[in-house]
Amino acid sequence: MDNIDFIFSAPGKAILHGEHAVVHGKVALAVSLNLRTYLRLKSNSTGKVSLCLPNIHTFMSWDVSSLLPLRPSTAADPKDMCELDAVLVQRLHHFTGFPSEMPDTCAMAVLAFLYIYISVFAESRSLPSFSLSVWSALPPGAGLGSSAAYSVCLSAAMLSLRGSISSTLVGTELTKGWSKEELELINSWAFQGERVIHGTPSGVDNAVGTWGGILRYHAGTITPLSRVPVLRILLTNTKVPRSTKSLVAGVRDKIKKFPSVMHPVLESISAVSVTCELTLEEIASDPMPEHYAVLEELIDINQHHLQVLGVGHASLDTLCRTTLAHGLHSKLTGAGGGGCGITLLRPDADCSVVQNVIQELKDCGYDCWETSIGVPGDRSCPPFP
Ligand SMILES: Nc1ncnc2c1ncn2[C@@H]1O[C@H](COP(=O)(O)OP(=O)(O)O)[C@@H](O)[C@H]1O
Ligand SMILES: C[C@@](O)(CCOP(=O)(O)O)CC(=O)O
Ligand SMILES: [Mg+2]
Repeated sequence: MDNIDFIFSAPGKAILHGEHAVVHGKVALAVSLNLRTYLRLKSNSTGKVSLCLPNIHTFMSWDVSSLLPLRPSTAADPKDMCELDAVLVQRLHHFTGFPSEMPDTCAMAVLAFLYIYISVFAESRSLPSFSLSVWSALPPGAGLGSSAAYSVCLSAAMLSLRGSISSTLVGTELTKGWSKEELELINSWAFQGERVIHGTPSGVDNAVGTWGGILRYHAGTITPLSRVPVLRILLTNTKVPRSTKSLVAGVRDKIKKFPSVMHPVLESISAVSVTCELTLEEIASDPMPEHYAVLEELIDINQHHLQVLGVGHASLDTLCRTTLAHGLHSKLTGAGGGGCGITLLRPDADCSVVQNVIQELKDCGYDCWETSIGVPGDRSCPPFP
């Protein structure tokens, strides 16, 4: 194989509305963040594949010859990937020794990599050897879509190495310039990576990681929103660890237990997403203070719904209470149970109020920073840690 050395990157995301409900076919609105995950792949002829994941302190290496027997006999058609290849997942658990029950951070990341690598090369005569490093500005496991950004990078790298998507540039970021078909292919393999990590993802996170921007996601249909205003938000990481996989499973159990109680809640969350989208369109054409009051009320309504679904947390209650004391409205973002929340700032929000809120949240032990959504992301590459 030619001497290949490339870097890919993919953004994290914030879900404005619709988390969890989107897993059950409802509408979600999500936006990419200017926090990204970066992947560097260098081909070699050592006969080994090495995986370097400094953010989660994971460094592993395998002989390519030991991975060859794990390959499925037929390659999956990425356009028809309704489910994970259960036999391959089983083989990977057996090969790595990671338990099938509640895999940890390292296990999920390694299994997602091996799954995509082995599947994408299922029909080639040999497996390529290379060293692959992934690093990120996103906190892992905090609701900002780090698993999806990781899966998108893996997918793009493996498809590019396989020659299934174009890779005309070397040593630089390739996210611009791919065709719609190539992006769909990247997205579909990233979705498989998300399945390994999440169990039953909706697909919204990998869609944002692949296409970026702000989009509506509804039952697999991705609609980019073209007329949106720039919104100022605070992102707060409560630093309470949680796993998307178990939170999504908990919501599923609750729906199963109380279907007639929970379905209307999911429906209402969907209506919140739709109403928010309409309000954003109105702000983009003729912004009025009343529009921001609507956005704030929708945030409060959705936060209560998410608590009913069982994905609230005392740390998120503290976030909402602290910001509300300053007239600012917050909700969790992503899977909840801790992790991150978003707080809407009106365009004319007083600088000193914002600084005071940030300080109070930091005093709670949280990380907190202001960002803008609806603007093109920063694509610069931070140094490898
Ligand atoms: N930079 C990274 N390096 C390696 N694995 C990562 C990285 N970022 C995320 N992951 C994988 O994604 C998992 C977190 O996914 P998840 O629970 O969905 O949280 P979120 O997507 O909200 O950050 C981690 O446990 C890890 O397996
Ligand atoms: C809860 C959910 O709606 C979003 C999960 O996002 P994150 O992994 O917490 O960043 C799950 C999904 O859409 O697959
Ligand atoms: Mg995730």
